[in-house]
Amino acid sequence: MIVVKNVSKYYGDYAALTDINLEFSNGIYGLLAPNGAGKTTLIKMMVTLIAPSQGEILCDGKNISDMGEAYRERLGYLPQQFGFYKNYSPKQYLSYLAALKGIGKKEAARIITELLDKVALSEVAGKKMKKFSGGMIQRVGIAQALLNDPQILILDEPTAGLDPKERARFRHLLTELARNRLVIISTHIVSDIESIANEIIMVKNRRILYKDTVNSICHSLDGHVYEASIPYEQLESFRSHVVVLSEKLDKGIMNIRFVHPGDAESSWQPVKPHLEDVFLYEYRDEIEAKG
Ligand SMILES: Nc1ncnc2c1ncn2[C@@H]1O[C@H](COP(=O)(O)OP(=O)(O)OP(=O)(O)O)[C@@H](O)[C@H]1O
Repeated sequence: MIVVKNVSKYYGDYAALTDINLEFSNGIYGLLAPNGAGKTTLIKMMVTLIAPSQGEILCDGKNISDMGEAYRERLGYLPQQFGFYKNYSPKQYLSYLAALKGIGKKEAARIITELLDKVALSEVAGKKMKKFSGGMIQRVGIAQALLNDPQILILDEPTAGLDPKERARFRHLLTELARNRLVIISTHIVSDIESIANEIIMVKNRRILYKDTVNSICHSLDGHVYEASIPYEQLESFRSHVVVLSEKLDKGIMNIRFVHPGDAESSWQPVKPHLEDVFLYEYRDEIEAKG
């Protein structure tokens, strides 16, 4: 449905993304990378807020920048920060947006009732949003992105600021929404998308590192992830010859999960790689730098 073809984006001399090639059809795609990797840049190009410096983005074979409104009619977008009026209720806010989109009053009322039910906000439909939790606000955001029943739904860091329970609810909602849509979710939190995404896209050094299923991406570290327990005193020297993924100190013993591409020692326990392992391994320099 959507093809990103040889796309690069420069801000002045700075290359944010270079030679990006991607194809999307229905399902959930998780765009996973640390902050600053270019997720928002890619998303902004895909929603026509900014134009690629090179290359093109096609929807059913047509360049989206030439399609204009015809493309945007098929698109629902939740930006990283979306503007809403906190003195409005969800119903007032959505009615206002529906009017801007040219949806008739009666039709809008029907759609809004349905949407508020879908995002589990029917009970607070008439309440001012100023007392809403982050999760409730994000669900209003999803509802506004769905007003035109879009075939393509693009959500930029939709789970930022949500607590674990709200994240779980969000995942259920997205799975439901993706049954007959293309859904793209950007995040730097592995657990947001690991269980729901049909494919994960990872961006590194301005390029696509992976676009594959979780299983296939995890295969890249097959046979290289281990767990071991070592005395605390050996930690420094251990760290110098493996890539540590996680450490837990328990009664003077360090339990370590790590990556080591070479020969293993007999005391190391090989374990099945998870997506979090790949994420921590691939972005170890960025993560260390942010410390
Ligand atoms: N308008 C701009 N002008 C100059 N540089 C920019 C601009 N927008 C983004 N950048 C730079 O491009 C790179 C990618 O930014 P982008 O916002 O796409 O990353 P991201 O992965 O979405 O991170 P975040 O989650 O923090 O938004 C960053 O180094 C950023 O500083």
